[in-house]
Amino acid sequence: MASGLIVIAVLIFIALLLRICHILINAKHEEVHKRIAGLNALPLPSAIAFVYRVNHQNFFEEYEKLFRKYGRIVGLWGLRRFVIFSMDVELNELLMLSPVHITKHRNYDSLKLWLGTGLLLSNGRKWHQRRKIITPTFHFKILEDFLPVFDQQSSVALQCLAEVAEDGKTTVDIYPFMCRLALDIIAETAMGTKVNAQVDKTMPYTSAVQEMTAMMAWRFLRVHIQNEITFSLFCPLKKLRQMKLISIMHKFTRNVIEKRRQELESKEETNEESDIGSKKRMALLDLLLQATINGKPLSDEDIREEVDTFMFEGHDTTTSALSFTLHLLARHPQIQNKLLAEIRRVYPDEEENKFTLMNLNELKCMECVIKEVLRLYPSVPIIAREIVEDFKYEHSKLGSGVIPAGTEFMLSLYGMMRDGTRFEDPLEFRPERHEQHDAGTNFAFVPFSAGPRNCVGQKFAMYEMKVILVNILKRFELLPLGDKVAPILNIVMRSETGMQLGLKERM
Ligand code: HEM
Repeated sequence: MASGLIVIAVLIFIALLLRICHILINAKHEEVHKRIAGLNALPLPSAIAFVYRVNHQNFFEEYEKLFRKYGRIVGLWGLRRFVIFSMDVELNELLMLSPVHITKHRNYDSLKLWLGTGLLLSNGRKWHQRRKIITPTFHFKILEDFLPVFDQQSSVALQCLAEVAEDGKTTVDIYPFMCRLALDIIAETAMGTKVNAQVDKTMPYTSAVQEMTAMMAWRFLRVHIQNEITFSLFCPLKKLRQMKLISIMHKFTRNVIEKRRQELESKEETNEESDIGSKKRMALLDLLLQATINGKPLSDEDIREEVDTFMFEGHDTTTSALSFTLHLLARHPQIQNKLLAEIRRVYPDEEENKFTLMNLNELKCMECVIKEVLRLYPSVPIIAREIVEDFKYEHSKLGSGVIPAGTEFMLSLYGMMRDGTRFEDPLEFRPERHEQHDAGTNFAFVPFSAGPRNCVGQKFAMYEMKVILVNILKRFELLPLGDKVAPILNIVMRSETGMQLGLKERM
C-alpha cells in the first residue's frame, strides 16, 4: 500500500517537473495559450497521443472532433512545438493575405529531394523572384494554346474508358484514368513532350511520378519519417527506392530541358513542327528557358525544379478534383442532366468541340459544379505554414495579440468550406449555391488558397477540367455504381474506396 502511494507521488512529481519545464520552454507562447484552447503535451501527453493517433484514414474525422470540442482555433502544445489548427475564416484570411507569413511548413520537406525549392516549396527572395517570372507563363493567351492539348488527350481518355465501360454494367474506378490523363496533359503543356501515360502504362518516367507521389503521400503524416535521416534509418529499402525514382525523374526532365534549350538556341521549332504538333505553341518550359532574373537566364537546375513542381502540383490536384466531380455527378443525375444541356447548348456539334476560352467561360453551370466539388472535397484540404516573424493579429473574438515566431500554423481549407455558419446545409452537394457571387462567404471559399501564395495554376486547372468534363459527359452517361467515396488525406485529398461509377455510352 505504502509503496503504491510512493509510486503515485513520484509520478505526480515527475509530471509536475515536466510541466514546469514545458511552461519554461514555451513561455513565449503563454499569451496565446491563454486565448486558444487545445491539447497539451504535458502533464498528460494528449497532444502527442493525438499526433500519433491521426492517420490518412481518420484525419478528417479526428480534426472535426477537435474543432467541435475546442472551437474553430485549436492549439497543440508539443514538447517544444506549438501548432495552431484553424478553420476560422477571419484568422486564416489574415494569414493568407499577409505578404510576410508565406514560409512553407517543414511537413513538405520530404518533397524537396524531388522538387527542389521550386515555386511550391521555396521561401523568401527566391520565391518572390520565381513567382514574378512564373505568373505570366499562365497568361490567357498561353492557356488558349493549351486547349487543343486538353482536348486531344481527353479523346485518348475516352478510348480508354470505352474499353472498360461495358455499357454501364461494370463498376469503374475513374481515379487512375484521370491520373494518367492529367499526367499526359501536364507533361505536354509543361515540357512540350508527350509521355503517353494513358496508352503506355510501363513508361519509366510516368510510373516513377506515380510511385513517388504515392510514397510522398505515405510519408506525409508519419511524423517520425518525414526527415530524410530518420526515413533512411527506419525504412532503408524505401529510401533506396525513393532515390532510384528521383534519379529516373530527374534524368528525364534534365534531358527534356537540354533538348528544348538546344532547339530554342538553334531556333528549330520556329520553322518546323515540334513534337507537340504546333508551330506556335510554347510549353511552360520554353517560357522558363527565355526568362531572366536580373538579366541572367535561369540555370537548367532552376528550370528542372520548376518543371518537376508543375509535374507534381499540376497532376495530383486536378486528378483528385476531376475524379470527385465525376463520382458526384454519377450520384446526382439531375445535376448531370442540367450540365449536359448546358454542354449541348455551348457545343452543339456532335463530332467536334471547338474550344475557346470564351466558350469555356460560358459554362456557368459547370463552373458551379466544379466549385461545389472543390468546396466539399478540396484537392488541397490543408495548408501548412511556419510563422518566422511574430504575427500580430486583430481578431473579433481573440482580440489583438501576437502569435510568436516559431509557431506552426495549419489552415484547414476543408474545415472552412464545410462551416455551417458560412454555408447553409454544408454537407449537401448544391452547385447552385455558387450562382450568386459568393456573398458573405468570400474568404470561406478558397480551394485555390488566396493572397500572394495562392495557386498559380488555378485558371489552367479550371479550363483543363472543363474541357475534360465536356468530352466525358458528351460521350458517357455516368451511373451511380460502386461504393461511395471515403475521403483520406494523401497530401492531396483522395478516397480510400477509389472513385467508383458506371459509364454508359450515350446513343
Ligand atoms: C483543382 C486543381 C488545383 C487545386 C485545387 C490547387 C490548389 C492549390 C492550393 C490550395 C495551393 C496553395 C498551397 C499552399 O499554400 O500550401 C496551390 C499552390 C500551387 N499550385 Fe495549385 N491547385 C490546382 C492545380 C494546379 C495546377 C494545374 C498547377 C500547375 C499547372 C498548379 C500549380 C501550383 C503551384 C506551382 C503552387 C505554388 C504557388 C506558390 O507557392 O506560389 N496547381 N494550389
